[in-house]
Amino acid sequence: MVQLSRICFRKYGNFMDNLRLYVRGGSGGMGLPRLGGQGGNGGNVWVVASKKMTLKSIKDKYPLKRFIGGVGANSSIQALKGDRGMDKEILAPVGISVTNDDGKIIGELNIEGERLMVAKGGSGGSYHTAFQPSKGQAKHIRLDLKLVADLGLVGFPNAGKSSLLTALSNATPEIASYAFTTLRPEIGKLMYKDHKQISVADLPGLIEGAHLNKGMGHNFLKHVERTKQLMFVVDVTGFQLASKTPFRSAFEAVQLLTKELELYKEELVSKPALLVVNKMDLPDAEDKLAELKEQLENPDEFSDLLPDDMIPKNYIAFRHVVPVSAATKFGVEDLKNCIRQSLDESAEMETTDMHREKLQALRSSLH
Ligand SMILES: Nc1nc2c(ncn2[C@@H]2O[C@H](COP(=O)(O)OP(=O)(O)OP(=O)(O)O)[C@@H](O)[C@H]2O)c(=O)[nH]1
Repeated sequence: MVQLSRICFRKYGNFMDNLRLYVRGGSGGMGLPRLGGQGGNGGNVWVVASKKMTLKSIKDKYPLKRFIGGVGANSSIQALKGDRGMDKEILAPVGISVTNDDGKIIGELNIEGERLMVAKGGSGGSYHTAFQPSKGQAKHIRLDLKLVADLGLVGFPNAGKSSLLTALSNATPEIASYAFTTLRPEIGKLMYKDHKQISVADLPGLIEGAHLNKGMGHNFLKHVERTKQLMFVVDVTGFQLASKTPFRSAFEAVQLLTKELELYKEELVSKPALLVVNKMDLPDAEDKLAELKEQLENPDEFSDLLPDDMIPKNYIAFRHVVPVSAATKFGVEDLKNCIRQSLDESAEMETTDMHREKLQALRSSLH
């Protein structure tokens, strides 16, 4: 009888899938009543899509999260029409939606270089406004990564991701015993008794060198960016991609997957993650699981199993390590509960953070 065991770690990853910003268009410049001059308009604030950016990189670069357009120049005797204020550009990741604080959608950015105006600058003062300028629009906006699913399955080919998704959900993905079966994300829905639904994406199988765009490479990694949490799936007996490539144990598979994510975008590794150890119905699975757990508890001691350039900078502290068999459904219910727990935990943390942020903003507006 297989003993159901689970290691639980708490991990507060710093991956962000949404970010709230304050934006304000620049004020217009004063007109010049004596000569009928017109002040310059204030600069607009734009969000501009850039592949290089992540939401976290915006927060790191601009901790105050305030973006204000330039002020329009006053009209003067030398320049009756004042210069426009400078526009302010916020570089943001591709694949986001932008909403007002009340949830109304301002727009989406889906391709590199696409731009969206989020706050218009004020008008310069002119004859029609008694030469008084107006202020720019001011608001809070929210940037949200457009997610493909709550959870993304990450694993090497044949680990059993498609089988697992079928066992967990109502999806009927294509399953075959050869590598690279999964060509596009297949989304499964996990249903809970209280009607909560969690979506899981089966992403194209990763191979070593994916960060160099080998196999389904970037196609795969691009989807990983669009899930809230990760679910690593490994074959408890290890795997060998091809006769020419080395055999990899489950521990090595975990670290190689981690390294591939890290090499593509380091931030991905900070997403909350679960580890599913599949194929527990195979002979010697129990011993192999025990060995894997020992290795995961002291990964540094076992890093010499990996080629130097494939040792991750940081080992992932999985929230749950769950042994299952997608074939017999052993452990699948337990996994479903772990998934729910992990997502609920993150949602709670997000709500707390949001309240804290709003309270801070309120306090600073009172001072
Ligand atoms: N013994 C055993 N075999 C399994 C289990 N889960 C999956 N398999 C087998 O492993 C092979 C690969 O399963 P898939 O579900 O297609 O694996 P995948 O990870 O989605 O593979 P790719 O689509 O190539 O990325 C199939 O032959 C499955 O029948 C399991 O729990 N036990």
